[in-house]
Amino acid sequence: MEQIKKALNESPAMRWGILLLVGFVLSVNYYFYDAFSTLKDDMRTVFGFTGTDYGLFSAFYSVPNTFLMMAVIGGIILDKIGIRRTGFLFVFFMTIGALLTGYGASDYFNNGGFGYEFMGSFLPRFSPELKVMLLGRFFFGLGAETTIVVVSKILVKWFKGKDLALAFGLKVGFGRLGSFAALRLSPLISNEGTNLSSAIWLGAILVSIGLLAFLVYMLFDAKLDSQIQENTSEKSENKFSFKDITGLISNRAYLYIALLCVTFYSAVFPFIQYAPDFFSDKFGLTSVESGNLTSYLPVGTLIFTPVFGALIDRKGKSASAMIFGAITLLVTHLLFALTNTPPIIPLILLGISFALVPAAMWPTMVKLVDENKIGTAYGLMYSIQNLGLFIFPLLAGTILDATNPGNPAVSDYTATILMFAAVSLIGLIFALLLKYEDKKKHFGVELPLNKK
Ligand SMILES: NCCCC[C@H](N)C(=O)NCC(=O)O
Repeated sequence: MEQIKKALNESPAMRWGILLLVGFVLSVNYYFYDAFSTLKDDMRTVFGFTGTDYGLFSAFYSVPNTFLMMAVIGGIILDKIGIRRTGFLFVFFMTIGALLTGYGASDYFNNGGFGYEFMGSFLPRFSPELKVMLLGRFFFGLGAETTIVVVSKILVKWFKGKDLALAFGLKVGFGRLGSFAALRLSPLISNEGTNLSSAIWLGAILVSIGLLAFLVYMLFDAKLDSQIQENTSEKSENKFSFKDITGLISNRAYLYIALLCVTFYSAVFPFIQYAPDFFSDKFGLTSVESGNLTSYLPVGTLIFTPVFGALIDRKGKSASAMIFGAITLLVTHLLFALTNTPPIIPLILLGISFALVPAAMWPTMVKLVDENKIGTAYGLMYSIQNLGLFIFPLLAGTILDATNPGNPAVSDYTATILMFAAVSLIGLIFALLLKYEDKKKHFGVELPLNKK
């Protein structure tokens, strides 16, 4: 009798080991994304960046994913040519982008190094360092978003039916760990701007190590593929068709979850990009103190996203969790904008929301689309989300400059935070619509994810 070999993903130790490996790739991704928020003031003093320049730098992450639809193209490529080749390509882009950003911020470049003269020869409104850093942020964003899509597909491949929401929660936790480390380390290393470029280079080096970690993952992925093919003897044909995209968009539940995703994250990630500066301006904290305060947010979600994920695996109620999380986000921004409540209280509320919504939202996708289209589904969702991650940091910077003329050291953030509250309210409406649609069409969004 032919014996069926146990595939690698049948071993719990192997699955959690893989999560650790790809989780590291995510940590460095988030580290570099968040490494700049505590450096906003240092970039103002060292490079003369205005609020709008900073907003533009932050927003450039999303340009390739929104205007070139790179996250959706990355997702399609992923479903077509597979995890290894797509993952390598996009982690590589992410690394190039991080290194380029570091180069733009380096003393060598700013003292007239290679390319300085050329970068100063056009668009004089933008300084040469800002232009190189924007280019770096562009490539970083191009690689980083599809890398997250690739990691999501890796988790579906290894964990489907076996604690998938917990795995997604831990995946988010790894991202938050990177954000936490960035918020703590960046201002310490920068030391009020005296070592600004070292703070940025540390991030670039970490991203490069992430590329090495992905190369190691590729070995395990190849092994699992060979085992799956041995055991099933069937090869999956996976041709892309535009119907995949139209099919997704015409699914109202998918559309609502994508719109909740864009509004929810637009009221969170761009806010975090400004949070340390907001805390120091409103509550008179130093950059290290405000970075430390902001870092409680990722550390809280690091613990609670997997806990909520495990609950959703067993008990379900994903749509209700998203509604509750959206309400909490709205209350958070109203408290920040309109009251002088000690910032730790709204920050705890934000942490609950930021743990609950991602824990429920990402694994819910397996209820709405087939596994062989999951890369396209996540990629499209990320491209839609990136439109928000492009618009809202820019809008925040513009509102901030408009309500605080003269680029002052201390700014009034009330109007900027109220804008985030308005976006949260729209997110809440989409969460309610999702629950309504699920009730009508019986996708099972409220049911547990674990197989009995
Ligand atoms: N790298 C920071 C931005 C990540 C955006 C990403 N598309 C996303 O939504 N991640 C999910 C999360 O909850 O972090």
